[in-house]
Amino acid sequence: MSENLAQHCPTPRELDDLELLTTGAFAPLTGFNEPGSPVRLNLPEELRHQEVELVDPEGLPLARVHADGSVQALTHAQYGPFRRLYLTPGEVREQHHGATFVPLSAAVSADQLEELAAIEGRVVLLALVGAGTPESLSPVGLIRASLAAAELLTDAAVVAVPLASHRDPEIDHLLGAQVVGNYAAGDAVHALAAPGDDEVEYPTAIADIIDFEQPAPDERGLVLFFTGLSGSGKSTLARALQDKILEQGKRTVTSLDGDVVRRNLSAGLGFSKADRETNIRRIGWVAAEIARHNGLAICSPIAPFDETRQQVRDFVEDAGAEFFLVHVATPLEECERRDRKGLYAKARAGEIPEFTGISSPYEEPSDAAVKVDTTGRSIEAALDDVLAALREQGLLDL
Ligand SMILES: Nc1ncnc2c1ncn2[C@@H]1O[C@H](COP(=O)(O)OS(=O)(=O)O)[C@@H](OP(=O)(O)O)[C@H]1O
Ligand SMILES: Nc1ncnc2c1ncn2[C@@H]1O[C@H](COP(=O)(O)OP(=O)(O)O)[C@@H](O)[C@H]1O
Repeated sequence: MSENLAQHCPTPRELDDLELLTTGAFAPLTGFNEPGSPVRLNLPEELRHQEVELVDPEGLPLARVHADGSVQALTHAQYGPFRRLYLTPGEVREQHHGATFVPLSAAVSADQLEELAAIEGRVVLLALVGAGTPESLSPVGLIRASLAAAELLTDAAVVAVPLASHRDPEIDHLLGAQVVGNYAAGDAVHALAAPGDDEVEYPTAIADIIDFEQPAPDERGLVLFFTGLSGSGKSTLARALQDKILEQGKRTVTSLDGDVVRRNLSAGLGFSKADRETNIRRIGWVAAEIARHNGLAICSPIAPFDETRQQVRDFVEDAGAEFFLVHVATPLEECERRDRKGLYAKARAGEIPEFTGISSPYEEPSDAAVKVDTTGRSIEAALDDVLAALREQGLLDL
């Protein structure tokens, strides 16, 4: 870092946009936050009015961004898988001048492969792999499916293009056309015919990749997240659920219990709002990585803040997995009556500051898949509510 500029790591979507800005793929757009442009950089308030160095998730400085949003590249992007396939429009012109350019946001079907085979000369498959763009496949899955399609053609190459979705179909279409046009630079662009309503057939090699990417619902990555007050029954229910899953023997389980995590992964953190948020984000990050590999994680921290729970949901869903939130809604009076660890008495006596429910807030979730009040109920009865919801959603049949 030079001149002690403040550093900031943008979101995956912003990093994708940065790459397209600095390679000229967004031309004539060259900077963030131009009037009316959807290509935006959301800096923290304290960094908004100064020059900032943008770094990738490994801390590599990529660019400087000025207060007006203009961007000065420092180096090319190097983060993430299949980097060798990410060519700039300039590199594409050097290597593939005269080819026909075909944008892909989904796997190539058997019909589409025939369409591609009928194109004369070289075909460049532009795999649009930016955040939120690939349809029904992960970015890696789309690249693999595109490589498999290229293998089945006589003269085809794959170029990965980090075109992110801006969550508006019209805007995405316009930006996509702009980017693809910049890659083709006057050469032919061919848009594949959309598959019809009938069941789509895929070449075997591509079908295998789709199957690998899309396990059956009960084999997909899953994060079961229990939230509630201390003593509400999170750990008890999480343990009972874990036993059920292990008894059935179809899946392994990673348990991320609040107290247990605080003894290792989050050792040293306290109970301020900032520390609790860090704790929950750590749990969410680990759980999402487990789920990315189709694993199952059960988390049972208090997780009192809605915004942090939403972040965990985003981590998990961005990893292509399912997030299932259980609100263990046992009221404070009952938790305090149980006072298993004697903590409520201490909190009331002022010996524990910032105690959830007493002197620190608990924000009730409005997005729970199931809400369970354990008051006056057996553990089995409470667990049954969770099992029924899991079964209904086709996630687990225990
Ligand atoms: N100030 C304060 N507030 C709440 N809880 C406290 C506090 N100090 C210690 N404990 C004990 O720590 C457990 C909660 O840790 P978590 O990691 O689940 O909390 S949080 O999600 O980060 O808010 C919680 O365990 P559970 O009873 O299993 O929920 C308590 O035993
Ligand atoms: N239906 C129920 N479900 C879960 N826990 C219950 C239930 N009924 C009573 N309990 C008791 O409530 C306490 C909950 O403690 P725990 O599971 O450690 O809560 P938390 O992890 O939310 O702090 C345990 O002593 C448990 O035996």
